Amino acid sequence: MKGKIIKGIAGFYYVHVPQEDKVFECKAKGIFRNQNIKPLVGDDVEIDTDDQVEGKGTIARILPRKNCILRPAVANVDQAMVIFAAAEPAPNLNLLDRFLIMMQRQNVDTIVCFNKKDIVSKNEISLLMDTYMLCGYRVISTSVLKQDGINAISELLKGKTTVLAGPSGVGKSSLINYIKPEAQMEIGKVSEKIKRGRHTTRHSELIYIDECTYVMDTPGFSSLYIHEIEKEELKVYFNEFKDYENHCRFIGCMHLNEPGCAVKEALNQGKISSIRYDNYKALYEELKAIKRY
Ligand SMILES: Nc1nc2c(ncn2[C@@H]2O[C@H](COP(=O)(O)OP(=O)(O)OP(=O)(O)O)[C@@H](O)[C@H]2O)c(=O)[nH]1
Ligand SMILES: [Zn+2]
Repeated sequence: MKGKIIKGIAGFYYVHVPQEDKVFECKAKGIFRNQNIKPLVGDDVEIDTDDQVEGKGTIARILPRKNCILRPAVANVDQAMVIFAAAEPAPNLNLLDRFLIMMQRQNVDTIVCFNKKDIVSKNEISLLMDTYMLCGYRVISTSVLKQDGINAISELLKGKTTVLAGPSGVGKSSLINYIKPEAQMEIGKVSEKIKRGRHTTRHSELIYIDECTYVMDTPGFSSLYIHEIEKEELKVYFNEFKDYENHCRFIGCMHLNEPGCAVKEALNQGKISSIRYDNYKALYEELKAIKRY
C-alpha cells in the first residue's frame, strides 16, 4: 500500500493511506539504517501491513523525494505559509523576516498571512500587507474568527503540501480546525497555553486535508536563529534590494554607510520599506557580532 508519513515519534512512523483514509503505525526496515536513510515526515512510502495486528505495518520503500528540508524536517514540501497576527500579539516583523530568510535559504516559497484583521484598522492591515507585497511575497489577510479570507487560504493550499508556521497565539490552530474540523486542535488564550507549556511539547505533524493536500502543523516559535548565514550573504534575502543594488557606486556594497548607495537612496525616497531596511541592519549587526571559529 502507498501512503505518506505524517508523524514520527520514538522510532515509529505514522503512515496515512489515502485509499482507506487510515493511519498505520509502522517501523522502518533495517535496510534504511544500513543505507543511512532516515524516513522523514512527508515521505511517500510503500508499506507492508501486518496481517496479525490491525493498524500496524512496516515501511518497505521510500519513494524518491522531490525535496527535503531541515527546518522543519520534512520531505516533499511545496510551499510554506507563515501566519502572524496583525495584533494580539503584535507582529514581530524581525521574526517574520528571519522566517522568510530561513525558508528562502531552503528554496521554499513562502506565503505571508496576517490574521486577526478584525481587530485592527484598514490602514494598519494595508501597511503590513504592502510592506511584504513590495518585496515580492504573496500576502493575504484573514480573520479566522469572522471567517473572512479563509477561502483564499484553502485555494492556496489546494493540491500542495504546505508547512504552516507562526508564533504562538496567532490563530494557527483555529485555522486548522476551520479547514479540517476533525483535527480538533486545542485553542486557547495565549497566556493560558504558555503557562501550561503545551506549545513546547507539540510535534510537527502533517494533517491530511484531501487526496493531494497536506498541511504541516509546526509548534509555535518565539525566536529563530539564522547564524549559519554570513553577514555578506544577508542582502541576498532582501528581494526588494535587487532593483537598486546594481546602481550602488561600489561593487559589494553592503548598503550600510557606503557613499553612493542606491539602496539607501531608494529607502530615502520611500521605495524600500524602512521596517525591512531596519531589520536588515539589525540582522547584519547580529551576524557581525557572532564569533566565528
Ligand atoms: N480577534 C481574533 N481572534 C482570533 C482570530 N483567530 C484566532 N483568534 C484567537 O486567538 C487565540 C489564539 O488562537 P490559537 O488558534 O489557539 O493560536 P495558535 O496560533 O494555534 O497558538 P499556539 O497553539 O500557541 O501555536 C484564541 O483565543 C483564538 O480564539 C481572529 O481572526 N481574530
Ligand atoms: Zn548599496
